[in-house]
Amino acid sequence: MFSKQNKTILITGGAGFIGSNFIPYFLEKYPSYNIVNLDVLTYAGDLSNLGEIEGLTRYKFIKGDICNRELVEFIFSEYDIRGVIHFAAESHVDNSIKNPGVFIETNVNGTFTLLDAAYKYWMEKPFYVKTGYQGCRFHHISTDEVYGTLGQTGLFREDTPYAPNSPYSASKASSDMIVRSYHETYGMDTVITNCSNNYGPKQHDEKLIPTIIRNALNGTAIPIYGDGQNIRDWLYVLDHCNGIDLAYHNGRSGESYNIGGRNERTNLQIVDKVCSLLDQKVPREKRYKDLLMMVEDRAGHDRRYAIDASKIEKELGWKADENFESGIEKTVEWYLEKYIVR
Ligand SMILES: Cc1cn([C@H]2C[C@H](O)[C@@H](COP(=O)(O)OP(=O)(O)O[C@H]3O[C@H](CO)[C@@H](O)[C@H](O)[C@H]3O)O2)c(=O)[nH]c1=O
Repeated sequence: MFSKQNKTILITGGAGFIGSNFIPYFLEKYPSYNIVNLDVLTYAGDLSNLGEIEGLTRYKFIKGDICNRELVEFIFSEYDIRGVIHFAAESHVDNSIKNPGVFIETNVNGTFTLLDAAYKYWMEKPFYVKTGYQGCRFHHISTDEVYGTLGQTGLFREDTPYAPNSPYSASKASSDMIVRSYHETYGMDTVITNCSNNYGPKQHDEKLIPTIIRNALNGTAIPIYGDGQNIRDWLYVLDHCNGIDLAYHNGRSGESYNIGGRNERTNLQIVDKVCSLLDQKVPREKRYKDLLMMVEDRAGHDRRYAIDASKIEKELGWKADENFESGIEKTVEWYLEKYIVR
């Protein structure tokens, strides 16, 4: 059992890409926190990404669904949860086009279940009656995709109107709004962060960068949707973790903060960069880039994402530390280890 001296925080979706980078970072930085990781282990969850913290007395993994109200309520009372950082979500846009229902279930209903259980649990505590939430915060991890798409210019700011285009982004926009409503209606202590495209170790194979590396090493076609000129704003995952940490601890209640790398690349530039690193590290007769294959575009494909992160920079002192050259090199190294050595 956890030490009662410590504050216990519930992290959902901790076996996913961002969560499994965040938990080890957070446990190391805050020795006075216990962490419960609630994750249902869908195809995208991988406990081997948390091998480094397995067995730690301040860490407990629970396999379960955020939509399961009974389980969620049990976890709140059993562990006396005093904060939530909510990562759990269906996250892949292509899947949401084929099968939107599970996105609504997990991202909308799941977030509601968790939020409502947190609200009821904290509201009934004696400390709440006396002094309010006392640091019992609900932090929702969200995405810049809620803002829709940009043309060649402009940046997403926190006051950019929501205009989600895919079932995935619509489900995240909905869950952001539900979180917002619990702050406005019940005064709950909430914060939302909306991030741009993360890259780094532990990302699921389905995403663009792992797909490029895996297919290149297998000698199979690297599929690029449409004309390959779609732009994403790439953010190193540990810079994102640091932004979450700052927003969780110091962000103003009820606010949302955008976190982005100011690192815009077209998808074709990403293919170029990753393939040239592979040419150096694992040379073969032909250039890896020759495997590039332009394929049918994604339905409703957003053209450009780019974030104005000045709010979190000015208010909370955040900045992206990793530069893309070193970040992408570390990422490629990690996947070489995964795809070749393992
Ligand atoms: C998998 C794949 C992707 N693409 C394109 C589609 C996008 O323009 C770009 C990046 O695709 P993805 O890696 O799927 O990521 P994207 O759709 O931008 O969404 C990511 O970034 C979002 C933040 O912006 C997160 O909220 C999402 O959960 C995350 O999946 O590459 C290809 O051209 N070929 C591919 O095989």
